[in-house]
Amino acid sequence: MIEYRSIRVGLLGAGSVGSQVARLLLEHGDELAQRIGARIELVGIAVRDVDAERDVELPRALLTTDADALILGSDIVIELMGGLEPARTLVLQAIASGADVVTGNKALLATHGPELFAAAEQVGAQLSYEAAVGGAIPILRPLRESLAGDRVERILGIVNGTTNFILDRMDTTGASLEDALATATELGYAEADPTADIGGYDAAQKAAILASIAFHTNVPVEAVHREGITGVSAAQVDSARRAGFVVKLLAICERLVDAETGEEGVSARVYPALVPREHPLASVRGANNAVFVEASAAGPLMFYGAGAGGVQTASAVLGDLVAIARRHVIGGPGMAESTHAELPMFDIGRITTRYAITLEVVDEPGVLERIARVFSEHGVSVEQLQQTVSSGSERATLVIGTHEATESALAETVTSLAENPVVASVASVLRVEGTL
Ligand SMILES: NC(=O)C1=CN([C@@H]2O[C@H](COP(=O)(O)OP(=O)(O)OC[C@H]3O[C@@H](n4cnc5c(N)ncnc54)[C@H](O)[C@@H]3O)[C@@H](O)[C@H]2O)C=CC1
Ligand SMILES: N[C@@H](CC=O)C(=O)O
Ligand code: NA
Repeated sequence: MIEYRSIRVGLLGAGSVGSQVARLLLEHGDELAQRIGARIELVGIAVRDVDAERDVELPRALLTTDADALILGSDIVIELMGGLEPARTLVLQAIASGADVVTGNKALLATHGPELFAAAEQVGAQLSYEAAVGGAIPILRPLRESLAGDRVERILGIVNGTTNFILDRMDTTGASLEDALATATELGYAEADPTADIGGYDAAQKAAILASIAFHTNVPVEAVHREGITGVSAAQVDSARRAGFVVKLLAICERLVDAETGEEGVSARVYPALVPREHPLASVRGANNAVFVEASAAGPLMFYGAGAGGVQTASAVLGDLVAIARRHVIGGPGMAESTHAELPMFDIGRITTRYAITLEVVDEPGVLERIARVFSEHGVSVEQLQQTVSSGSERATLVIGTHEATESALAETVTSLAENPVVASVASVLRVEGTL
């Protein structure tokens, strides 16, 4: 029997993910020791209440409410409490005390990333966060390491499990957003405050992290255009299905070149969009995530798997932990973040995409021509137009699909349509992504 040295690990938080990390560490300690060449010793788990009931039974002797003392006695700290504070202070405390850190906290990284990375770099500590994007899916390490010699052009993906679960339920069972969210929360997919999921904040934080790594640029979360799914109605999901589309919350990160100035920049955005049923993203069901990466030499790559869930996400946390522990065995500093490119952020108005617009209009001669004129006045070209008139109604429904247009031209078109006397209402405006 080999006598391994011990690496002391302190865990902050024992919720959906933290409790599974603790369980796996305790159950698979011997095997991990052989893989690492050192024993992971879980020295404590910081919780709010040591007597609270938990789904996973954890040794009472490991539970503590003294996170500060736990950090001081740890070589590696795993932060799985979530939220900005006290997570930020505790992570900085861990780095200052000489520990490496693993976290799954995308809110923390997208908000305070530069401060935390600078603190880690200063002392040669490692700050790893594979769990923060795509849950169990290995996506950050492939971007940072496997594609380090390539040039990433575009990332298109579903990066929030909760909203994908909700939209899938709305599409397949006709469930309401509220009911589907309640189930997602029960299953441990949603954030402590699920507004982060349905409002698109969580996906925007992940987009900021993905774009920062992919484009070697610090992308602040405030620079990510964000729209959530709270405005997505059952009627939109239903008419998308009938037209051969599915509504998905997408995160898109792109390297762009301004056609006029030649300036290179980055766009990062999150919004619900129509995706054709035959596109691979349309078949991403439940809380799964999928991320397409287009790199100039590698071409298109796809990463798919469980985007949320306690035990699944624990896998990514343990992967980071093992990698750091191995470095403890061989020695050397942590790997710093690469932000050398510092590309400027492009505003959403400069982006081009396609749109599907649903209008309620008065049913009288000449209406189609007047509507078509509004589009052409703003330089937006109509690809298809479908009209439905219910018998006995004085209104008609128009569904208009556009060719590629800039966001700013489309926004002006929608404003003009809403002001046009023949338009009773602009019922829906959705972008169309993933058309082949
Ligand atoms: N649940 C999931 O599927 C995924 C979660 N994440 C991230 O992992 C982190 C943890 O997520 P979950 O486990 O789902 O959250 P959770 O809400 O289930 O667990 C957080 C735990 O930390 C505890 N906690 C909060 N503040 C504390 C404090 N000051 N002292 C001690 N304990 C404290 C809470 O009582 C709770 O038990 C979050 O940053 C989340 O965004 C990342 C990927 C997937
Ligand atoms: N709430 C998040 C959890 C994983 O990051 C999600 O639903 O994706
Ligand atoms: Na991941």
